[in-house]
Amino acid sequence: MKLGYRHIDTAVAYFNEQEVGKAIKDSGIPRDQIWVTSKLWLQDFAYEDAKKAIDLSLEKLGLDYMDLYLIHQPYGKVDEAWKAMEEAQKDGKIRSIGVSNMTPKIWNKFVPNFDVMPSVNQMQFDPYFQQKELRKILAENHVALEAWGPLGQGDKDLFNEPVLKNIAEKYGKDVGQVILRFEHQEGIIVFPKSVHEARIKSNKEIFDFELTSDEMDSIRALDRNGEGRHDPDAPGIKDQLLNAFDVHAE
Ligand SMILES: NC(=O)C1=CN([C@@H]2O[C@H](COP(=O)(O)OP(=O)(O)OC[C@H]3O[C@@H](n4cnc5c(N)ncnc54)[C@H](OP(=O)(O)O)[C@@H]3O)[C@@H](O)[C@H]2O)C=CC1
Ligand SMILES: O=C(O)C(=O)[C@@H](O)[C@H](O)C(=O)CO
Repeated sequence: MKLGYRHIDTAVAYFNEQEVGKAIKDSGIPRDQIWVTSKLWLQDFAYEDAKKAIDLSLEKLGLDYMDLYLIHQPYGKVDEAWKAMEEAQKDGKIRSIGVSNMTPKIWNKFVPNFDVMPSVNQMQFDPYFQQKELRKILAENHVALEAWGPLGQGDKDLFNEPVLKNIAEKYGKDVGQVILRFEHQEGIIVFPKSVHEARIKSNKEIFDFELTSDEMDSIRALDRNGEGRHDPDAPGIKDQLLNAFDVHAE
């Protein structure tokens, strides 16, 4: 936060809400200048469980409200979880409610039943996975796309991509900055992750150059339509995720 970041993306399944809350408090930055997102995990989607989980997230974060709260993985009792989130929003516990990992197929299964339209869908997105079909649906519904994995989670092929390297050289930038600038110009919300101070710093230095429309088109042409990326429609995915993250084991 001392390097200027104000957008925090956490989740029950990251097991770090308490530490995030402490960092926010210790930073001394006014609450209204920080954006805090957390996410409800699969085990807590039943209506009463979801209500308790929202209160527990607030308690762990040490906050009166969260800016954004998401259905982390869209399987099972999504409708019940959403109802609890709509109510928490009415009660002022959450400013905006949204979803994550909703492909067009999953979106069409659940969202038509919601009373409140999600404000965002947080999806994997990078130059190799540009979510073209999903983005049409989101645009029609005025829903923002947040990118998880905006740097392709460090994908080496992506960082060695000649198109990106040539653009980076032209502007005296690195490939990470070109990717993030591309996403920003596409209107996508990004929050890249790094544990290295130099990268944390460079990843936010993207506001002093602008890609031309030809450069934007050349990056758009890199799309591989999900190849090698996480597939939320894959059979058995719910059980895999439940096995990977047991949020009640703490
Ligand atoms: N809703 C969901 O299901 C999901 C949400 N998320 C959220 O999205 C956030 C970002 O996504 P994440 O999965 O971390 O992926 P990112 O695309 O942000 O990539 C992070 C990886 O890229 C490396 N990296 C960062 N900056 C650079 C750079 N400038 N040059 C080269 N490599 C770099 C990092 O390594 P190093 O740290 O060593 O620098 C790390 O290995 C997460 O922190 C999480 O909050 C993530 C996954 C799923
Ligand atoms: O990191 C996250 O937020 C997740 O939800 C992960 O489970 C992620 O979706 C994943 O591991 C996909 O392979």
